[in-house]
Amino acid sequence: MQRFAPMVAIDVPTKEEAVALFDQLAMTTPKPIVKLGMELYYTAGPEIISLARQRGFKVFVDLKLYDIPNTVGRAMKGLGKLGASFVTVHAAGGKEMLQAALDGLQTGAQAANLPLPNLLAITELTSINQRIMNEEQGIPGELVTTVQRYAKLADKVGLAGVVCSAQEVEAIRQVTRADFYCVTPGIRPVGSAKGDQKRVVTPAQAHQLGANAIVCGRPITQAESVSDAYEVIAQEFLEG
Ligand SMILES: O=C(O)c1cc(=O)[nH]c(=O)n1[C@@H]1O[C@H](COP(=O)(O)O)[C@@H](O)[C@H]1O
Repeated sequence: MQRFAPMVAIDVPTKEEAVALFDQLAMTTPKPIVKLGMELYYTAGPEIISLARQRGFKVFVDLKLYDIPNTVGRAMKGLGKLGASFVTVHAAGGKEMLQAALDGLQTGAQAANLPLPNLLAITELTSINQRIMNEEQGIPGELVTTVQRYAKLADKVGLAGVVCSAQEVEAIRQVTRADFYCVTPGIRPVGSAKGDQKRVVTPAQAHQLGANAIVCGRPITQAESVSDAYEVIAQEFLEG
């Protein structure tokens, strides 16, 4: 099974703060994948992706697209030209939207002569628990069943994988192809604050549960030593 280096969520509001984190992570092993999300992208713009790539990082562009198929497809065409390694879309948008996302991404990547980024579908966010899904989203049944259904849909359309909690990886493996990626945020080393995350696991648990990759932000970016915190988490995940 393929395991990627941890994906570090660079959730900061400015280019300068992002570049400072790139510098602190530049010499760590294995080299992390940097995840650039909406907080940073909406202020720093696509230039931040070039800055990360110039420093040798693989980039996860996490904008979680969710709109009508035409809009998502056209937006994905633009994202396909940026040289990202991973891109996200919400599975809740349905089959037609996921297909438009994949087609748009492919068209953009081809036009820029770049490889197709791995398109990942968001299932249920790791900030959602059983109660919130049932009572606030109004989705009946078990949370794991919803995650499984979204994963099956993403697999059917041909996406590279899903974003889920490591708690659901085993269930997802039962309904998807063997090389389907499960990328898992909600990572909290023993003793670190959960914050808004609900479905959390430790890096070692994510390894044991079979996650292909972990996404981790605050436990790394708010640590006294960003590089040390990253390396401890990377070792725990990759070695189990
Ligand atoms: O798509 C994501 O990366 C994502 C999906 C999800 O279900 N939960 C989740 O936390 N994330 C992202 O993962 C990161 C988690 O950050 P921390 O909670 O600081 O470790 C954030 O950048 C979130 O946007």
